[in-house]
Amino acid sequence: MLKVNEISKVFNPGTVNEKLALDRLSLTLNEGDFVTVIGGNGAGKSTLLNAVAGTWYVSAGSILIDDVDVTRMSEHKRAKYLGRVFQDPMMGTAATMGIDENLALASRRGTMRGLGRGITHKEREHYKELLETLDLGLENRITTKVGLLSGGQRQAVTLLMASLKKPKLLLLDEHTAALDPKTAAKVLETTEQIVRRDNLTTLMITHNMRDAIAHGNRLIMMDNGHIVLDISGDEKKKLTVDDLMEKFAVAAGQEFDNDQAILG
Ligand SMILES: Nc1ncnc2c1ncn2[C@@H]1O[C@H](COP(=O)(O)OP(=O)(O)OP(=O)(O)O)[C@@H](O)[C@H]1O
Repeated sequence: MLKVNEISKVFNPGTVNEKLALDRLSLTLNEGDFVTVIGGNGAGKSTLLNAVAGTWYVSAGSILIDDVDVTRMSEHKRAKYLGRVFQDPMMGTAATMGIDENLALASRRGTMRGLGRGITHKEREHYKELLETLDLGLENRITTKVGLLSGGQRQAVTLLMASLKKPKLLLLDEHTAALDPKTAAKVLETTEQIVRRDNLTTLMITHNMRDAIAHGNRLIMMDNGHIVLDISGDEKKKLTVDDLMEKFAVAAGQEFDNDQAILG
């Protein structure tokens, strides 16, 4: 599904600020893999997601999505394969538009059809059904402007939008980090539900080790532009935070230094 072959990313090459953020990193995801990504500050987690999304081109290596080489494909063109949710609840939705209009825009992505001719009754019914699965009561408020929703409600709507067209790959970049713990847990539950329902291949960055362990079928841990741990199957199911720190120390040759991730 996703094949990342020996990609490197150098920021500010040839300057004093030169930074090798990804160092010949390879990663293959199978269809339906739900991978949690964890690592210290500056490990390269967001850079990996940005490389896959095409925010800029990688300095070396190649990226294939479903056997299509997207290495030199623009971010705009690549978007048709991807669903994305960022940390900031303000980013994924249009605040001045209704929930229904936001969902309609997402469902018309990649087509010539705009909102000009309105939203059909059938579409509205479909959106209501989708919103019902969130269990937030939003199905009764579908014309409410998204700007009036809470951060958690907005992230839940963004998740629906990102998954509406069943993307080849869902990229979640700490999408619950800005939410209070209770709301974060609810949005994670919704994530799990959507990913499972549509068998979406997913990369989810989290700063929280417990969440990284509790969700998905596979966990990767990054350090210094490398993947230092890749744990799946029964080994992942049995994993504890202590195991993870111990394995990280062995693999990276240093203690994991991020209290927020350990205690969160
Ligand atoms: N656009 C950029 N320009 C210059 N340097 C960058 C850029 N983006 C990332 N970096 C650098 O690349 C390294 C990896 O950053 P990245 O954001 O991928 O880390 P991360 O693992 O997501 O960390 P965090 O948990 O702190 O978000 C860092 O040293 C960062 O400063």
